[in-house]
Parts: sequence; C-alpha cells; structure tokens
Amino acid sequence: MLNFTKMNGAGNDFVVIDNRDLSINLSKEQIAQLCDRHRGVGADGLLAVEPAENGADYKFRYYNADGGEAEMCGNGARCFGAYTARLSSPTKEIVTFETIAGTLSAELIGDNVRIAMSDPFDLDMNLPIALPDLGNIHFVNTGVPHAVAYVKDLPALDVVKNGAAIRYHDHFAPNGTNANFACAIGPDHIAIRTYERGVEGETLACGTGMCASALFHHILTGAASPIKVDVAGGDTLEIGFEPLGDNKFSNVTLTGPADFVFTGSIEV
Ligand SMILES: N[C@@H](CCC[C@H](N)C(=O)O)C(=O)O
Repeated sequence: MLNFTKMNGAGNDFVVIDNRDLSINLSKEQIAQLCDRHRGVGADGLLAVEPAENGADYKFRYYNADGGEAEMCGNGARCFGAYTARLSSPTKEIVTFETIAGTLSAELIGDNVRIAMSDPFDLDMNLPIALPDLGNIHFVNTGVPHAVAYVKDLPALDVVKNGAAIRYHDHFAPNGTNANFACAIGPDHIAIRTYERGVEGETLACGTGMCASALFHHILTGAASPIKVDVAGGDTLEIGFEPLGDNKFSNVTLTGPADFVFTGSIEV
C-alpha cells in the first residue's frame, strides 16, 4: 500500500509521497499508473520527498505524468515547500531543497508559497522555427526547457496542436521542450497557456513556464518586476526577477498557491 497526499498548485496537480526513508521504489510504469486520471489517483506529476545529500532540508524528485523524471517543476516546488514545511514541528516558514536544477528555497507567505528559483540559462530569441499560427518563438531554461510564443488570440489557440508541434520540433531534439503561449493583458500583466512535456497536453498552470514567459515579457516590452501571470486554471501568480543586462537574470521568484486536496492510500 502506498500512502500519498494529493496537492495542486494553481491547478497543476500532484501525487506527493514521503520517501525520506527511501523505502519506496516506483517504476516509471507505476508512476504513470498513479498519475493516470482513469486508472489511478490522477495527476500531472508525482513529487517525492527524499533525504538531502548537500546540506539542504530535503531532496526534491519530480516525475511527469508519463513517469519520466524532470529536473524541476515550479508549481510542484510550491507544493513540495508547503508539504515539507509541515514535516517539522513547529511548521517551518522556509524550507530548502535540492533539485536537479539546483538548490531552491520555499517561503510560506500567508496562503501563498514563494520559490527562489535557479538562474535561467540558454536564453535564445527569435528561433529559426516557422509554424503557421505563430509568430516568433523564444527559448529559455528556467529549471526545465521552455519555448515561448506570443499570440494574439490566446483563448482561441489550439494549444495541443501548436504545443506538440513545438515540443517535438527538431530544434529541441532530443530532450524536447515545454511550450507556452502568451499574450499581454496589461503593462505588467500577461496571460499564458502551456503544453507540458511529459503530460503531452495542456495543464492548468506551469510555474517554470510562467517564469519563462514573464522574462520574455520584460525583454520585449520593458515591463518591470514583478509581473503578474494569469493561467488557464483561473489563478494569477506573480513572478519577480532582477535583470542583469544582456538578457541575463537573477533572483527569479515564483509566488502562488499550494493547496492540500486529500490524503489516501493505493495499491501499486
Ligand atoms: N509543471 C511544471 C513543469 C514540470 C516539468 C515539465 N513537464 C518538463 O518535463 O519539463 C511547472 O510548474 O514548472
């Protein structure tokens, strides 16, 4: 029997397991089955809490719904922060955790959690990719790879068709990329929709995708930090950053909700 907690961050939902004693060994197939919305718990991904190896409080492991491990997940990091904060008594207000994308921290601020993200890298603009419904496509790695395209009519966009065309484009082979579609709705406010690698569909929110899209909004319009981001699930989150010039950034933060939904146990 596997005990788990179901959580979501702005509608991006996760199965969370406590594996601090490293007694749980799930195969890729078992993780995919747990995340299956018809045959399992149902989630966009699975988070596992493991013991840290580098002096942080915990180690963060993240698996997409297809069972493949990813370096980071922004919404997952907020849920991981809220979950691990409760593992100590009294509840911690700041938790640090190592991820494949570096050591991050989560700070509990009222009902929200703020993640201090790793510095973005590999930023590249106006990629040599032409797709019928889209304008210029940009790329940055904000913990995981993200392509961002600005579009005129976000609600009408076929995110699955266009997202898959970018995700599987030769330019991003062999690892592929997540794909975000953004439009400005105010000077420091954008709306985005995201196609997630490993879910192979649109999710209600993607934290690392919000960070990527906000950084390009700053580069393209000069909008100052923080930038508000509306996501498909209806929430508005906030991205902070410090521009260093030459399209480099530090102190990127992601602030938004992290909600506990239910706990349960399931046979695997
Ligand atoms: N949901 C995420 C990103 C999860 C990883 C992604 N699907 C990938 O494979 O790169 C987020 O909130 O950042």
